[in-house]
Amino acid sequence: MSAAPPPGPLPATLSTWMARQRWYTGKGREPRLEVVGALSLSATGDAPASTGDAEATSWLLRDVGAPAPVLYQVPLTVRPAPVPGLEHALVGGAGPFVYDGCHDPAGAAALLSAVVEERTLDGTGVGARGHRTGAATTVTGSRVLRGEQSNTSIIFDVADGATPVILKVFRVVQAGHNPDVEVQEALAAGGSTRVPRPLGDLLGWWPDGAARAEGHLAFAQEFLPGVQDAWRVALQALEHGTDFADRARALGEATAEVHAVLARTLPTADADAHARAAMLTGWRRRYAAAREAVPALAAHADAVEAVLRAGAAAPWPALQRVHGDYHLGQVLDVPGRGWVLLDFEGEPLRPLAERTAPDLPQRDVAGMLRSFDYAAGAGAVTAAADPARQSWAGRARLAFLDGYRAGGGRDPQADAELLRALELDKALYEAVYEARNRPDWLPIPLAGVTRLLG
Ligand SMILES: Nc1ncnc2c1ncn2[C@@H]1O[C@H](COP(=O)(O)OP(=O)(O)O)[C@@H](O)[C@H]1O
Ligand SMILES: O=P(O)(O)O[C@H]1O[C@H](CO)[C@@H](O[C@H]2O[C@H](CO)[C@@H](O)[C@H](O)[C@H]2O)[C@H](O)[C@H]1O
Repeated sequence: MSAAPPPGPLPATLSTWMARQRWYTGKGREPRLEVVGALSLSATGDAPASTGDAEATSWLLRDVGAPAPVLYQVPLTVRPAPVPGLEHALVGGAGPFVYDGCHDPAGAAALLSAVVEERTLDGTGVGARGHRTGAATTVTGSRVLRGEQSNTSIIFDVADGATPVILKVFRVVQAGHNPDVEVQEALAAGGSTRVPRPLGDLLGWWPDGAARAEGHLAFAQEFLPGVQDAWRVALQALEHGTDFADRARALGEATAEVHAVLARTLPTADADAHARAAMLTGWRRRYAAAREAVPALAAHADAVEAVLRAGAAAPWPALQRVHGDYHLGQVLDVPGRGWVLLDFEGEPLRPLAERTAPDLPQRDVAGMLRSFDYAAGAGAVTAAADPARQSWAGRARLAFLDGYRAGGGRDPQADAELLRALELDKALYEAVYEARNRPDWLPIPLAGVTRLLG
């Protein structure tokens, strides 16, 4: 790995540090960074946030060394003295000291205040504006969510009785409104309690050639404390031999309910010949990408093509907005409230324009079906072949489909060929995702591909 030093006042260690971050997409090489702009969070705009002796800035940095340049948001704080307890978040510097602004409580509070105090942030050629959609809250502390995440979420402690807050800081910034913000806000406005209450967002703008691009930088919402996502719950259920069918059925019902609200509140489109042809082209492109990442997949070319063509020729419903990357890690079974859906950002490896277009609701159904398979295959290398785990997944899959129909969704039995094509498409996407991020997990989607072609 080699890299030019980062520009301007940024610490020399920034590129090396970025290359180690979970959200950095250029795995295996250091970024070559170009400053697009810097948003001061400490003392700009209308209402300066109090960050004490920390100077907080959210940097927009473009990795021009990537095959297609990627724009990242990197909030940093600069401190005159080292902060005990923040050693893990030190980006560089030996005085002043530069920290990851999401981990530094001063940086985190400044980011949230930009949203809830509806601040306007000015930078050179760049800017951002906060927009509050829920009640304001006084925060008393913060911590970064642990675990696998494509972005960085900060959980804020609040005074007793107030709504806890989670702020998702989007790391890869793209032009266009982020579907996580847009879809959750539409669902909440449509009266759905199947999503956490949105509290506000930060919309940024930056130069894009001669034009000005605009996109979301952060999203604040109600935090649901003390609930594990269904991926972790499912793994525990598998370990203890506990059935998941009842919960899967309720999840199917909740999914159908959310699809109905989305069809009612956001634009839909006809599934005409043009839409079908575009979808088939997209599926074939994903297979080509999967073959490149995992050459062994080339052996299945004819069988893959047959499944995709059958899916494209099958009966289709109208297209509508969907979740887009639906899996067990995106849903919470909240006591007294039932299933709540998170993260409507869509698949991080897909361009934003594709993720915001009306799509097949069966894509979500297929995503969750794959996730039950994933849970059965996770853990030991031999897990995928374990008949008890396979039958656990089989029961959960059937119950989920049953619940989807009972909840008013289209009968999955009538959509068998479409679902098979979408499951295959998802498994091929997962093969690319795992090859890039978690090569040890690759056997799980590959077993899925084999099953779906079998
Ligand atoms: N509002 C929330 N309440 C409780 N937990 C949440 C909330 N939002 C996110 N989480 C937790 O954070 C995890 C990652 O959030 P997610 O939105 O999926 O981020 P990413 O898009 O970066 O993967 C979820 O799987 C869930 O466990
Ligand atoms: O949650 P993200 O939006 O970051 O989604 C990406 O990462 C997921 C992994 O964290 C990945 O999901 C795959 O692994 C999950 C278990 O970790 C499993 O529940 C999913 O079924 C499986 O697809 C997701 O595909 C990717 O887009």
